Amino acid sequence: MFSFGIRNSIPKSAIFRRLVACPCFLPNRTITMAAVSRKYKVVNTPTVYFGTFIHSYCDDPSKLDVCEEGAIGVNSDGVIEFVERHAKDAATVIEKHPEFKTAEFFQAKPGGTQFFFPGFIDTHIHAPQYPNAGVFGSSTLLDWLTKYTFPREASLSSLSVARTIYSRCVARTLSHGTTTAAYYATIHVPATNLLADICSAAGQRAFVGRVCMDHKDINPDYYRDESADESITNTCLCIDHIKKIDPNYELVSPIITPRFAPSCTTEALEKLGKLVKETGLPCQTHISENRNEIQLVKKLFPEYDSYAEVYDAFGLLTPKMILGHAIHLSKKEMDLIKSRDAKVSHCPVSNSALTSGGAKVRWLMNGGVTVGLGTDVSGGYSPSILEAVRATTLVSRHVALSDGDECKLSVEESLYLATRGGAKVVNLENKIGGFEVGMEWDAQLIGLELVETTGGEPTEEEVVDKVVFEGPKSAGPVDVFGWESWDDKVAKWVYNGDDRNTLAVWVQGRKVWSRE
Ligand SMILES: O=c1[nH]c(=O)c2nc[nH]c2[nH]1
Ligand SMILES: [Zn+2]
Repeated sequence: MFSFGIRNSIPKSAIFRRLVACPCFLPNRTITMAAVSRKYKVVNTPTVYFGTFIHSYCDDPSKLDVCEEGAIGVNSDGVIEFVERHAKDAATVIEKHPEFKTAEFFQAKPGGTQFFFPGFIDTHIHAPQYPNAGVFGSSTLLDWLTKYTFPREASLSSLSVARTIYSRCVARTLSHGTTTAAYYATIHVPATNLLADICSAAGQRAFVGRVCMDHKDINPDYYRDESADESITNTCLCIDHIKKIDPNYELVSPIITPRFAPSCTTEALEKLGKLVKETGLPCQTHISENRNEIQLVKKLFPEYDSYAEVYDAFGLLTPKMILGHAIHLSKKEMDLIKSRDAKVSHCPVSNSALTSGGAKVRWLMNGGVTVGLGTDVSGGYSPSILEAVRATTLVSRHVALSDGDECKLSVEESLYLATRGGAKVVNLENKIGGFEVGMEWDAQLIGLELVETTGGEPTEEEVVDKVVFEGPKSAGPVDVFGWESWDDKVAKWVYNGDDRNTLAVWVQGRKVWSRE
């Protein structure tokens, strides 16, 4: 059994915190946001984490690296300073790393049902659409935009509406273990700046994009940029704001955001391409999500052979471009995307909900394209990347029904996309997505069995009738019986788990969410 023998061996100066599975499960789950305002740099108490650590190998998506009885030391900058794979004894660990003598200790509950996992990276999410999550009826992309999405986004012209929506969205995604999110905001400068402020205060790593959409024939009169110049000027105002609150973009970064090709004039696309070049900032947009959308692009941009070529023509296909969806790409488009090292955000929940199609993720990966996962709230009905992981495996099986068994993605591969893959998509693979020395502590503590209840002694009646009902063993959504390997337990988490299993979340070493 798992034991560090910690009690007798911890140096007296160390502060020891032990996390016991939290009993606050349904229905009174509360969301608390760290109420600390950020001042460019957070200084954390150095901490040593003890327990089981599971992450994807950086170069092999097919397997998980499981480290039982490990210890990870995180310094005051939130950077991992050491990883000990066999840490039976805390005193020995501290002896080896004396700079952690005064560190806090944090031990996952022994017993094989808790583990640390890298924080999830949501590479495509529309924060202003969060109130609509689950509300899409039978619509498809273009009518969904008109009926549900543009009216909701327009409502964020009110800063108080924006405050409610963005606070809830950030708190909710954190509670699902999302430590990094690439957010689309709206056209509104004050509300977009507020989203950046909220991410900064809550401690969520974020890319915040003010949405550009100036095409008069495509966007509604009540919700669009007046001109290409307005798209650029207002984008720059948001960049300036984020530069003020986080000058080195250590936690929150601007991201240039043309909504999608049809929503922008050629003048806006040209100017946005120039802005990408001048600033070196990341960029995000949608591509090839829906067949009618692709027809619209053909009609609006007849001089280009494909959707991908439209973006390329304006200098937008760069290594810092995140392309949402990429469902119906031709081989030529995929090769172009690969040659520009642009990235793809796979959004399986949204692609299913809006009947957009099944993206051929194996084909993209085999073609050398970097892929991460996105919730695409609210085309996607769930703010959970765990749900996106689950949907990735299921959608890949639907693709396999027509294209062959090799299209199936495993639990391990899908978790890779949610962490290491996402990190590559946002060009932070040296900082986040795994547990290695030099990377930042963006992590979540997962607990599978929550409050254990035995069901108590059988009543006399039960004994007489020989019907003994043992009450639920776990208060959470996952039951562990004891025979499972770590791979089995992780698979159970992916297929049965939810945010009740997310016990604590850290970004850059700072605890930003807890069910305690
Ligand atoms: O899934 C999507 N969500 C959107 O908000 C959007 N806008 C353009 N294309 C889009 N696709
Ligand atoms: Zn989207």
